Amino acid sequence: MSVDFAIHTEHLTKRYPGGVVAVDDLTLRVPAGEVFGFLGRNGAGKTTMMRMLVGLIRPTSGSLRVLGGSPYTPSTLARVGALIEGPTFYPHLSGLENLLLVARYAGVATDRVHQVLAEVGLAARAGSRFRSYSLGMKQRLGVAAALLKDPDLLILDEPTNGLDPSGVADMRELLRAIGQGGRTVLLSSHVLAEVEQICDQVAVIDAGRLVAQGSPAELRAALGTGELFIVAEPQEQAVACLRGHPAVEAVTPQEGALRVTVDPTLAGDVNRRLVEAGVEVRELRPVRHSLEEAFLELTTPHRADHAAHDSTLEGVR
Ligand SMILES: Nc1ncnc2c1ncn2[C@@H]1O[C@H](COP(=O)(O)OP(=O)(O)OP(=O)(O)O)[C@@H](O)[C@H]1O
Repeated sequence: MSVDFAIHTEHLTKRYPGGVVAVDDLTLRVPAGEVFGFLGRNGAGKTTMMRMLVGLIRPTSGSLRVLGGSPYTPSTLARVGALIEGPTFYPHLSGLENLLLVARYAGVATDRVHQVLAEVGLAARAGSRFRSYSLGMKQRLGVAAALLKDPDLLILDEPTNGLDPSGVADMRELLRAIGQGGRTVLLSSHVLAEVEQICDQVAVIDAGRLVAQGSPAELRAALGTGELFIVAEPQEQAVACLRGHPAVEAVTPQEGALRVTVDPTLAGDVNRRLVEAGVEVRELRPVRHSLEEAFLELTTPHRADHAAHDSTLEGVR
């Protein structure tokens, strides 16, 4: 079955028996074939969302479609691979033996076990005991298990969590390779730099709610600070010209440059006026938040302070 969205939820809500609303009215569309990042702080609701997507728990309300079907039917689940809350393997068995057990349970042929071990870069260490593996190797074995069924959708909860920088780099390469072709990969993380490098699109969630969705570049662009960074000579003349611009709210000299509070879409107009005033403009660009700063602002506990940023993001939802 061909579907435009590998995952499509409408007003999905999960309230745990204790009263915690872990996922709150979440409408999310994950395009088929993309590597999609699910970003949020600890407790944001990522794991709860993923557990619903693989049919482990049921929502309190709302609807969800996974690969065009229900995640509670075996035919859908057969096409979904998942690694949620860490892999569980027998420590005294080798990676190969562990995977053979999983494959037998899942009705997957032995050939495929060797294929996925090669795919995740563990072929050479397949005979070593699981307990001798580094954390990165353990995680990659978990990914291998999730790949056994050659799933159309792969769901990975924090696949880089706890890894050292080289483990993170290896996992990033692996995730990129896995995401090639038609397969959809949904991965969660609270580390922005990784999501930014791997994912086509990112959804930011906070307290169970979707606060932004878009490509990493769109999220960054939408979070422009409303400032321009300008290097111009002579500076006093530039300051006088800028202060005379009706849309400029403030001009702050800073280490040989100027930070100018103005709608960044007016950059062209600001540049023209400076040049017309006889000022030499050496550099003029919008000041951007890094995605890290953007993420922290979006998910700060003091939501009310950030209503302005929420509305800025309307365009990329
Ligand atoms: N079984 C449960 N019963 C009650 N509350 C739960 C249960 N599981 C999770 N929660 C609560 O739901 C909220 C969301 O948790 P969840 O694990 O989905 O978030 P997360 O974004 O995956 O965070 P983490 O990265 O820490 O796993 C938290 O407040 C958590 O305490």
